[in-house]
This record gives sequence, C-alpha cells and structure tokens, in this order.
Amino acid sequence: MGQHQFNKTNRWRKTSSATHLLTFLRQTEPETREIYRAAEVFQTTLQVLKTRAKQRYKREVMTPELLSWEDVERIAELSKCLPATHPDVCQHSHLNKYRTISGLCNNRQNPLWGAANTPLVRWLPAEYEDGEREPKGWNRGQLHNGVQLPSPREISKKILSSSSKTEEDTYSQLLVEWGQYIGHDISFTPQSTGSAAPGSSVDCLNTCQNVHPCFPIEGGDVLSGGQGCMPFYRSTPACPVKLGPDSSENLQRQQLNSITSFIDASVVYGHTSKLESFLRDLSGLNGKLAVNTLFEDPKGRPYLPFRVDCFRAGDSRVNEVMTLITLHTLWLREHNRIAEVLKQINAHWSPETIYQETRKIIGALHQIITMRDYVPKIIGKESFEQYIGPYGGYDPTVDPSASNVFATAAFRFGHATISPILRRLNESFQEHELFRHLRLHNTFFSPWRIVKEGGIEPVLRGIIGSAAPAIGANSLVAEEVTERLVVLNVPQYVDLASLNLQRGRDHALPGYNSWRAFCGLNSIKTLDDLKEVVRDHRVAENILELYKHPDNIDVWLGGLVENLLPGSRTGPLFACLIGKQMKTLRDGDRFWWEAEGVFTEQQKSELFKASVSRIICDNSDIKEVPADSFRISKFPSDYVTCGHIPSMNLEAWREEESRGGL
Ligand code: HEM
Ligand SMILES: [Ca+2]
Repeated sequence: MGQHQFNKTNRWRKTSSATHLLTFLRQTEPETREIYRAAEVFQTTLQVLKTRAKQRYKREVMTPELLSWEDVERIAELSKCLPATHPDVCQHSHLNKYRTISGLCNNRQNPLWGAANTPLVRWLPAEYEDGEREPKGWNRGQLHNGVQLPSPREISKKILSSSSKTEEDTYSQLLVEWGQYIGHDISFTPQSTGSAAPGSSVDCLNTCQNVHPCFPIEGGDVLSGGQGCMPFYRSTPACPVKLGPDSSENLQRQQLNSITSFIDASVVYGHTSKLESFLRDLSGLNGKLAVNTLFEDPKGRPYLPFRVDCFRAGDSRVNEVMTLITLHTLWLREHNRIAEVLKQINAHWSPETIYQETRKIIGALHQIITMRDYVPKIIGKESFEQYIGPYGGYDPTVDPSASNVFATAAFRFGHATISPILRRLNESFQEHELFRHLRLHNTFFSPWRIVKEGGIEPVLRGIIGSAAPAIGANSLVAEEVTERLVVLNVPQYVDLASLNLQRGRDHALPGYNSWRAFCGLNSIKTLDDLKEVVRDHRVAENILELYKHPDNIDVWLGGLVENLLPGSRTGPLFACLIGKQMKTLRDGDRFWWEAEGVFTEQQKSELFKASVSRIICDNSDIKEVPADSFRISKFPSDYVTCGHIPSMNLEAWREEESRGGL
C-alpha cells in the first residue's frame, strides 16, 4: 500500500456519494454520441411531420405515405444520419490476421455485421403504438387487445420483487457473474440523455409526461421521488442501415448496440481505437495493457487503470458492482501474464505482435469459457444440441449482430439470479473478519472497496465459494435491485425489474406469445395454458389478473417465470432465444477460435486446457480452487491445489524469426 493511498482515500470519501461521480460511469464513447445525436435529429424530424399530419388528417399517417424516398433521403442527409457506407477496405490482407477493434470487416460482404455502433437486429418486426416510434404505453388510455397495459412498477411489486433468495446446490456464484460479464461483451444499448433530444428542454428527472426522450414509469410509491413516477430515458435511436422503398423497417425507430456483438473480449480491449489506446501500455513496448499507477494490491499485483476515481476497462460498466471489477481485473492480469511469456518465447516479436497475439488468445478464452462452460449450464444440454449443435465452420451468411430481444429480454434472465448479498471470504473460505459480507447495494460503484478492502481476493473467493441463488417462480428479482438500484444520471434509487419491462416497451418488442410462436412453442390463450408453462400457479394467476390478455404479457416477464428445462437455468423460450443468439455469435464470426486458419491444431488443444480456475490460480493469491469454478465445491475437501489445474503451454505460439511479426 503506497503512501498515496491515504490522500486518495479522502478524495474518495468526498466524492463517492456525490451523484456527479456517476456521470463517469456507464458512459458512452464520443463516437456513439455523435451517431445517436444524428439519429435523434432524423427521428425527431420525422416525428414532428407525422404529428402534424395526424392533426390534419385525424388519423395515424405512416412516413412512406407522407414523404417520398427522396424527401426521406434528404432529411437523413441534413441530419447527418445517412446509412453507413460500406468501407471497401475489407479485402486488405492485414484484416485476415486479427480482428479490427470495432468489429468492422469481420464479415467481408457485410462489413457492419456485428460491428460496434450498429443497430440491434430484429428477429420479429417492431410493434410501436404508432407503428413507427412511440412505444407501447406511450399514449395513456390507448388500449391493447381491448385493455390497458399494466404499469411496470406494479408488475415488479406484485410479481417480481422478492425479499429473500434461496441458494441452489450445483453452481457457484461465478455462473451469475460470468453471465453479466459476458453480456457486457455482447451488447450495450446506449440511452438518450435529457439534453440529447434536439429542441427539447424537458428534464426527464422532473416529469411524469411522455416527452422524448423521457418515458417515465408510473407508480406512486417511494421510488417515484415524490412526483408519482420513476425517471426513464429511452434508448437512443439508430440511423437507418438502408433507405429505399423496400426498407420501411428502417424508418421505424431502431436501437443501437454501441459495442461489438462478437465474443471478442471487447470487455477487455474496448471497441474504438481511442479507448484501446487508453487501455494499452504503449510506452512499455511490451504489448501489455496499462495498469493502475497509483495503487497495486498487497502482493504487488496490478489493478485496472483509473479515470478520475473509477476503474477503466474495455467496457464502461465495469464499476457497477464489485464482482464485475474483480473479473475485469483478472483478465487484465491474464493479458499481461500471457504477453510476458510470449515475449520470452518470441523475443523478435514487435510490441504490436505481442499485443495482438495476446488479444487473440484472450478473445479465444472468452469464447471457450462461454460456449463450453457457461451456455450449456444456462440453457441445458438438450437445448444446446437443439439450437447450437457442433461447430461446422464459419458461415458468412449468418448475421452475428446482437438481436434486440436477446439484449432487451432473453439475456436479462440473469436479473432473476442476482444475489442480494456479496460474500467476502477469507483464506479458509469463511466470512472475512475485516471485510464482512455486504448487501448488494453497498457494492454499486465502489471501486475504492477493492483497493482499500483487501484487493480482489475476498470477492473472488466469495464468487467461487458461495452458491448461486436458486431460480424460483415466486422469488425472482432481489429487492436489492428492485428497491435500491443505482444507475447513471438518476440521483435516486430505481427498480431494475421496472427498467427491464419499460425497456422492452421502449424497444417495441412483440409480446410473449409472439416470441413463443417464433420459437415454435404453443400459444397461451387461457389461464390453464399459462399454468401449464409457468412454474407457480399463483404467479400465473397474478399475471393474467394484471395483464388481462395473454398477448399483452411482456416477453421478459413471460420468459422469466416459465418452468425451467431439466438441467438448465431457463425455460423453453429463453433457452431458444439465447441458444439462437449464441449460435449466430459462433457461426457468423470469421475469427471464431475454432474457425479454419485462426489457430493451429496444437494451439487449439492448448487453448482448450484453459479454465477460470487456472486464470484465478495464475492471477490472484488463491492457490486452492475447485476443479470447475462454476460448480459449488466444499472447502477444503473438494478443492484442489493449483498444481492440479491444467494450464496452456504457450510454446505452441513459438515462431521462427524469419516469419516475423507486424
Ligand atoms: C448485480 C448485478 C446486476 C446489476 C446491478 C445489473 C444492472 C443492469 C442495468 C442497470 C441495466 C440497464 C437497464 C435498463 O435501463 O434497461 C442492465 C442491463 C442488462 N443486464 Fe444487468 N445487471 C446485473 C446482472 C446481470 C446478469 C447476471 C445478467 C445476465 C446473466 C445481466 C444481463 C443484462 C443485459 C443483457 C442487459 C442489457 C445490456 C444492453 O444491451 O445494454 N445483468 N443490467
Ligand atoms: Ca464484443
């Protein structure tokens, strides 16, 4: 612990509770902001014209009825919101060796597929209230299937929020944490901020009216900040990917994914050159990532670098919870460890080659751990075979972009698996004497706790040494996140379950039944049908009582309460949607670790030896681990020493000097 620490500590004390600190967190990159400002101008212009037309003709008028395609193109041009042109640089041979940082050109025919700052794709058409951009629930009093939609906060309180969670007996907390971590490699949907909407002077924190970009959540309770509703910012719109008579879908509001959808360790390296440069140790000439220059852990191991007083990593959500910081820190260390070994093996490699080769390995490890160790436990072995199956090589016809329903509903299944307690364990895997367990809300945006409270080890032991919460139909989303969640730009507690439901409506996701049909599952027509598929009869009754019509059930809620498939943590709908998405992320990725020509056979067999347990052994003070850290094991009887955990032999990366690097 350096002497700097104490000065820094005071600074933390003063600022950690201040809301302005939050503006440094979950921040979107300037590139993303520019894109969504243009999209806001474009969408707002169309909206204004549409509203005028509605007043005049006394009915809903769709944009193609109102404007010619030339008009639309002109508006897009003036808004600087033209479809992104395809760069014709994708044939360059240097794009064969390593991924671009933005994901561009992964697919040579469709360079934007899976790239950062492209729209979330639709697997089913959007269902806006006005057909184009007003979400369901926007026009109060508007009926859906003859009834009004229930308020997300009411649904949350009556069905989702739970004060207790039981533990399950198979998996460790790592299964939950890996879900959040890898979700942050796949999608990040940026939100508009109050100032983003051109010409709008409305402050979303102080209004209960639906005025772009504010879509406040009604429900007059304690979370409403005294004004009767909870603030909510709509997700930013995307610019159209195509304009022309056959692309009316592009005139509908679409949402952005600001990061690469590929499982490419963008969580570690970022998704823009600027961020990547910040994260690299360019002056060290060693291919490593930059580390924190003010603090290191008690054993001299590095922390993530700071920006202001928060950690900075490839994904801006890193500070949200201490468990995320812990996983990010492990990967930073693993990069630097591998880079060092590769430099020893290939002394002739340039720093750039060391960096890129290490990045390639780290990307592959993210893919292996996700697809081999994580996904089958989530959707079950049978669904894995049904929706994903064995690898058959790169398929350039597959679009690997994240789908809207995956990011906005299916992969948020994880919110029902959040533990209300963060366990911090000592070397005997008992509650730490100095750093006690914490209620989850005390771990939000608390990077200082890692530095001041024993480094990552107490949290890491808690992640592998405590059981994941069981998923019960009547104990769904922990009160720690329905009553005490902290998010960017909102200086009061918010409710994650309400945000998820409102987000689904904001994005115009079709209802639960439409998605069941998409997955070939039967339609729910009656209470008895619902009772068949939902784990708990009382929950099924409550749902129909609130929604009144089964077609209105929000997809996130419906998916969440389904009977779990055997040996899985999801019901049939989410297993289908997650399975389909994972398949596209694998088959549509030219750099998938198993794709031909990406790694040699020998390298592949080394990569396959990797595991989270090994990464913990190599990059922390923990020297006894479970053989499989995703499974809960008894300490010490079922733990093994690190010497028994297989590790990659990086000799497989040795290259003759003549073949050179970059
Ligand atoms: C302590 C744990 C967690 C917290 C505090 C948290 C919090 C949040 C918040 C605030 C959002 C944005 C909500 C909105 O306004 O729409 C979000 C989005 C999301 N979360 Fe979580 N989450 C946690 C765990 C998880 C887990 C375990 C998973 C999955 C296994 C997950 C998957 C997602 C996904 C897929 C999104 C949407 C990402 C995007 O496209 O922007 N989260 N989460
Ligand atoms: Ca990614």
